[in-house]
Amino acid sequence: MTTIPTIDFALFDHDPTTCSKQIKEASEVIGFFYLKNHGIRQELIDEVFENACHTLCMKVLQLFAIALEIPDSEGGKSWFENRHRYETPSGDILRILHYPAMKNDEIGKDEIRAGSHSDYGSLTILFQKDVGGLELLSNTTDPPLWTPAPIIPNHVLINIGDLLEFWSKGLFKSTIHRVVFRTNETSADETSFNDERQKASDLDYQDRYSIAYFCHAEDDVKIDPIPSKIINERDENVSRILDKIGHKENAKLDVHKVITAGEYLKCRLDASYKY
Ligand SMILES: O=C(O)CCC(=O)C(=O)O
Ligand SMILES: [Fe+2]
Repeated sequence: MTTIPTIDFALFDHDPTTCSKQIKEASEVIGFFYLKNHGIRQELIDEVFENACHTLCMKVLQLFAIALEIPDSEGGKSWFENRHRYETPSGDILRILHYPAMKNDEIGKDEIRAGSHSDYGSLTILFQKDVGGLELLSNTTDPPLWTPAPIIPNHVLINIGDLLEFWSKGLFKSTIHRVVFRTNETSADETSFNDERQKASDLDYQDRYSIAYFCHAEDDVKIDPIPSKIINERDENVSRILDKIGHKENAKLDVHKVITAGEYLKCRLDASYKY
């Protein structure tokens, strides 16, 4: 039986020539290798597996359940949490994003880093590093205005996704957002992307890194009404929301049928990627 080689990465500092030979050989023979003494702290790895992002989302969802006054007989503050269990299959995904640096003269006038969209799931947690550029289309003004969401040290940004907007009959807003080119001037009081772009006219745009955790309901959860008087009393026409999530292009998203979170996500992904 083939054994997968283990390479002592401490050699990287002490004897890089031997280390490079070992890595070359492993890569030529089997293409897999273990590294020991790799320098990534075990506590950090443990934290990733504990999934602090999911835990934070569950706390936020608890607060939503409290705010919506879901009766204890229906699950009370655990109502959403019970539908977003970590061990159960769902569309949850952790994505690390890198937007490469660009020279000013390589960028077209209206070019942006990530096109406008809303997120599909229940909640998104976003971590941004050093270089800003996220903007959301504020629905508190008429007409809606692109509003920067600058990096604030020691803060994470949370946004509502389309599923939660739909589920809450439009009470919670899944706001359209995009990522534009901007410099790393990310103070909280910046207001205008155009001013920013003007100021940056002779600067290049640096790499932007962000990490997004998309929290979705479990695949088998039925998106039936939330047991909340506050939601049930709303007379919001859900067809506005269904329009937004493109159900017209996707006949499978039937307004009158209770679908599961998994079916909903599949429809969205099919509509986006057309595979
Ligand atoms: O990189 C960002 O800041 C935003 C990414 C985003 O909105 C997304 O991936 O859905
Ligand atoms: Fe997004």
